[in-house]
Amino acid sequence: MSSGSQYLTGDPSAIAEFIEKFDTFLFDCDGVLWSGSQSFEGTAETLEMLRNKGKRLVFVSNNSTKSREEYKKKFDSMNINCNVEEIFGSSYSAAIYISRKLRLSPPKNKVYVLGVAGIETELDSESIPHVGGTDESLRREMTGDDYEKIASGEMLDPDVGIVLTGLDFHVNYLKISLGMAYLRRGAMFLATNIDTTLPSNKTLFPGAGATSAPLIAASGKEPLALGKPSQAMMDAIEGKFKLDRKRTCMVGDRLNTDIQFGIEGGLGGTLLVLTGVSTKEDFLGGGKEVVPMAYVDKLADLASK
Ligand SMILES: O=C(O)[C@H](O)[C@H](O)COP(=O)(O)O
Ligand SMILES: [Mg+2]
Repeated sequence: MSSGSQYLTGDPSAIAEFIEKFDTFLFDCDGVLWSGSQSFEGTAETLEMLRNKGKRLVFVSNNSTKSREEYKKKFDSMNINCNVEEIFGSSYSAAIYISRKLRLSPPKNKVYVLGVAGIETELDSESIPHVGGTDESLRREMTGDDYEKIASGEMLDPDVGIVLTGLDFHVNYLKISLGMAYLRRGAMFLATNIDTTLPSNKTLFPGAGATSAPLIAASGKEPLALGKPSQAMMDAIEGKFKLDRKRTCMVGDRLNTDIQFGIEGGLGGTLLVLTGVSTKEDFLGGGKEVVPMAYVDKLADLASK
């Protein structure tokens, strides 16, 4: 029984008709263009085919580990043509939300980061002060002295007004305890994204939602996530790229981020690619919450003759 999602693979005329509905394609990255450091076959050619048809491409990743510049290097390393201005990641989304929406008055606008360099670089690009993150002095066991200095506040920065979590490859008890202390003192809780899994090397690893889970559990608070499916991110993208939402299609591998992002954003279309997190069983057969307009086995199917 059809779920209302059109299977395009192997149907060149249906593919051509689908592509012609849109002027802009928002592309997810992990699980669509690549898996870890390995790009899927035909990715570069498919994106060039769309550019040659006059389509505009925007790369919208929830992966907070890289800044726009670092993503540009990853595209270059895979010989995938891309302009840094086309990249819009969750760390950038969080940084502009903090600087242009929240606009906390200094000095209380400092951010405690549970994440890695991509977040720090994008906060720097918006001149937002930050602590934690890749600070090597925090990558250690917690000591008795730490308990005392956290409890007394001596180890806390009085200017921290926000705790921001992302995918953190160096989570530990000390860093979670510092995040908890800031939240208990009233800091705002934000996340670049809360994807539970990271598709890489054609399997799944813990995602940002998994590395921030200990702080969510300990603090009893849920962060405001600023990556997909957040419509704050969609609004920022619309503003920057002057989108015509009805002529825009979101292409992704994950139903509860990419496809939900496109549907809730009122985009003209959504396309699921089956090379990442979500499977056909997750949206076919009726009664499913999030159903893409169409789906393909892999991105390169869009360029197949
Ligand atoms: O855990 C994460 O951060 C995400 O799984 C991952 O990085 C998603 O990246 P995207 O598929 O949005 O490019
Ligand atoms: Mg993805």
